[in-house]
Amino acid sequence: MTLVAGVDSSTQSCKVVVRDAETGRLVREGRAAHPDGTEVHPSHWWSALQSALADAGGLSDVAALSVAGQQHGMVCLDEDGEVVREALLWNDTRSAAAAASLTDELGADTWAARIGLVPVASFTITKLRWLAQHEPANAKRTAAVCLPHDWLTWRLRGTGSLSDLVTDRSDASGTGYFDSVSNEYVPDLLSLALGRSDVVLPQILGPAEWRDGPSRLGSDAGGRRDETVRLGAGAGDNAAAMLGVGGGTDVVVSLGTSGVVTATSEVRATDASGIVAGFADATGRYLPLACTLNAARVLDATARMLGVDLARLSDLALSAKPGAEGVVMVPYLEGERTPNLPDATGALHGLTLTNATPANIARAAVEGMLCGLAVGLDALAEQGADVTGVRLVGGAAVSPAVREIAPMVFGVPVTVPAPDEYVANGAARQAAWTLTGGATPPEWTLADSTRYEAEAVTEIRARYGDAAQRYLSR
Ligand SMILES: Nc1ncnc2c1ncn2[C@@H]1O[C@H](COP(=O)(O)OP(=O)(O)O)[C@@H](O)[C@H]1O
Ligand SMILES: O=C(CO)[C@@H](O)[C@H](O)COP(=O)(O)O
Repeated sequence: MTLVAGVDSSTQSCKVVVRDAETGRLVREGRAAHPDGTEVHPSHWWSALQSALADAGGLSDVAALSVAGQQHGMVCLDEDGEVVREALLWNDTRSAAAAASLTDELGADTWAARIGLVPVASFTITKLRWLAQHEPANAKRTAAVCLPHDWLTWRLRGTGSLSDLVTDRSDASGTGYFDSVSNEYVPDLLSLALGRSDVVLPQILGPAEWRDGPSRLGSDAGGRRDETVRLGAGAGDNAAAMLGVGGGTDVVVSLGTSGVVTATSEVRATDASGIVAGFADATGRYLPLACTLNAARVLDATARMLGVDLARLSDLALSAKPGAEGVVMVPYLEGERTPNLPDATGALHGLTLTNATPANIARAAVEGMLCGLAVGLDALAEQGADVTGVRLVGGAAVSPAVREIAPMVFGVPVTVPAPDEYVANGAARQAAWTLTGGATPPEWTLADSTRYEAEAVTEIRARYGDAAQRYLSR
């Protein structure tokens, strides 16, 4: 049996799966936590990867590996390959003013037409503008810029040479200085942000391309003792999730740290409102995507606030009536990106002496988080996606309350594949693809799904829209 590994270096943790390359059957897995915060030294991701790999039984019998990771994080390296400063993550909003000025300088229409994105604080390009303005010495020292998954792949390669940095089209498409139609970087946009474009950027590899990775020296599992592990191009976590869940024509909603609504498309989205980002996928197509900053951790925070665990939070939410008797949570606890309100905070609306109960607050948290995503579903539909059903993945998709309330808020049936590490699975499937080559990834058997159906409760979204509008009108 040939084994492949997939890594998900996400915001909160690093997960590794080792699977049978031919069938996709899970053989081993491991995980390790990442530190909190929106500014993280990449060395923490490296240590977590080492722990997660060890937890998953190591790589000595693994033929190929791909790394998927949280998108957009700015990793700056100097000419010796040293990290210049802590990486600014996708959910770090300090570059909001830089995003606004970059948007004004070219106009939202031009950004959307040229690269399919309108700058928001999440995107790497805005972080580079922030660096140039606020830390000019660090900007000057920067000789290469890459993303979290690129950096981990490069560390696994172990050459230390900046020219060995590689990435893939899906993650490059979230930088703000890559055109996923021509598949080329756009130096003038990089220069607009950083003041120069003479930095090394990772080479874009095709979906099944690979480079030599770490040595399998010491392996006693067959093969030559000097063989290396093949390293695939990797991918942004959302593109990898689509590959892992076998998205097909469904819209996928992921409830991790971020809330993501996405679909596969043959054309790049060009949404000048900025709600839908025109990313690329991990197979050569496109991945229109709407992303909120507030998903699973809204439930974490509400559970803390109510002094209960996540299982009890779910029970409480399901014990309340749809609409939570008028209690509405606008869940902008980390600021928000969709809509673009980086300085917003969360709010509870509609409290009265009778409805102020833990059950209604728990329900309002679940409904509010899902309503934030429903806005993304509408926007994806406007971009041409066929929203007739949703596939739900990510950490919070295991919550019974989330599963049962989602169809009431989204207004379409919701299918939940068996809980699994779909980002890491997608990375593993890409790794298997490096072994088979060809135009499409190997077909893997997908896990069974459970389907949830319910009448849409339109008043939930109506009340939420009214409460959220209070921010927009400020
Ligand atoms: N039973 C549950 N109910 C609700 N949320 C859950 C549950 N189990 C895990 N989560 C949440 O899922 C989140 C992690 O999901 P994950 O998709 O791994 O995130 P990320 O990829 O952003 O690191 C955590 O915030 C965690 O609290
Ligand atoms: O910024 C985005 C997508 O544009 C996020 O989806 C990040 O890619 C982080 O993902 P998670 O850690 O929440 O899975």
